[in-house]
Amino acid sequence: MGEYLKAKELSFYYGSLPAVRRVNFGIERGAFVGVLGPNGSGKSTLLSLLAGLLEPAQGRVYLEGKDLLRLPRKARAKKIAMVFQNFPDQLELPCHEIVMMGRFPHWRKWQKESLRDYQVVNRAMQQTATLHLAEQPFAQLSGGEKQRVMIARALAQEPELLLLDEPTSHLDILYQLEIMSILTQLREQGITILCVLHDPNLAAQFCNQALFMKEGKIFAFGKIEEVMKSSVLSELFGVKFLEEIHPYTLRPFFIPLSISTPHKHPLKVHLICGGGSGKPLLRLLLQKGIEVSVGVVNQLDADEEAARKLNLEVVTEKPFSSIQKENLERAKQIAMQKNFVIIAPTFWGEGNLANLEMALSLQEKGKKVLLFEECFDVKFDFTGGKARKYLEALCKKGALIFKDLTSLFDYLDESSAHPKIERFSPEA
Ligand SMILES: Nc1ncnc2c1ncn2[C@@H]1O[C@H](COP(=O)(O)OP(=O)(O)OP(=O)(O)O)[C@@H](O)[C@H]1O
Repeated sequence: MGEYLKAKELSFYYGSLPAVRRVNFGIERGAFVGVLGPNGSGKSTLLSLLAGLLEPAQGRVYLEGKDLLRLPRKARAKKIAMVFQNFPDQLELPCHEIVMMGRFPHWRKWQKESLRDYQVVNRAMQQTATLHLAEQPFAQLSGGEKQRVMIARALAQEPELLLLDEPTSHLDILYQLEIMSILTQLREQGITILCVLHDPNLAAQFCNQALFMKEGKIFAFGKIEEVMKSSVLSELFGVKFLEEIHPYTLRPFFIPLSISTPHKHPLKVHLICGGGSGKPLLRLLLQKGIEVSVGVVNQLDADEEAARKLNLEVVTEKPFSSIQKENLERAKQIAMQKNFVIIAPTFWGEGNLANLEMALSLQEKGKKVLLFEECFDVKFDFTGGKARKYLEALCKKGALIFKDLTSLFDYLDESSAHPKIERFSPEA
């Protein structure tokens, strides 16, 4: 556990509403932590507790091993600066005076601005690209400009610890990246940063740690490469994400798939596919909230890659290798837990033919097998007709054949409404 900033059993209530619940974590000096979580999960409250602006109901915050609330207010303000989500935005003061406010903790009573204060203010405004706004009244700035001036004010405080609550929320994409780069530079200068962000990609690209909050508790905390996973983000936000690797930062980035599954579909399917034949099916099945497992597919196959990125249960075989018995057995066990086995129109060779054998054996055990007319197209068969024989055997024993995806999904919809009724009969 880090020693610089520590939260120990930290709890806070608004009246009887628990906003932060028994939070424990610690960070090292110089960390850059992205704080993420759904709306109302307690991120802002946590930041205010870490700044010493709210007093915890239970627990304590320790800065360099010292109880934060025992530090005199001025000493605290010299060490910690906070950029708030909301600020009084109708101030008629010129921006340089707003930034100069950051110097207050460094002043003695009746002290006037020194040359050094002006130098620090100047530097902070340079760093945030706000120097040209120095004489302008704060109230007349755009939302993004105001936000940058407030960051300049925090920098003028020359803090060791910088706490920022959604500093990029009003900024266009260029300034979002600029602010994150500024924060990265500050981190390189030794400033410790905790920053509430709503964009997982900004956190993944710029922060070195992520702290995820859910319902007032820590949901996950750790290095970006350890906790920033599509599975964690999906569980946190209730949104499915596709995870990719950024081509040159080599950090993960996430694409929301806009597939939200608030109501889990009652049906589960096992998909036999390969070479990308499963992708259109996967998309539609997942959109409906149907649980899908995949296999056996070779590693590096397009369907294997898609299934892995979507965090599906997938049984794989080594690249370019025939399916081994143990993998087939594993796929069988997984498929037995599903309502249907679906066979996509896939190329068949000696290496993956065992999947059709598996489908037959699953059917013999009572599993319903669904396939497409297109599966019988000779162009898919590189086994000299063996694949077709398996497909015909499946049909003879009751597999259902569908013309297209629409008819398959009509059938699945009907089956989920009446899960016990199997009203379709196989076409020849
Ligand atoms: N001043 C307040 N009085 C009463 N309840 C509050 C107050 N501030 C926050 N809350 C409640 O406390 C909980 C946590 O709020 P908080 O603002 O810390 O969450 P957040 O994760 O920062 O949310 P957001 O992402 O929407 O900014 C929420 O349920 C919120 O409604």
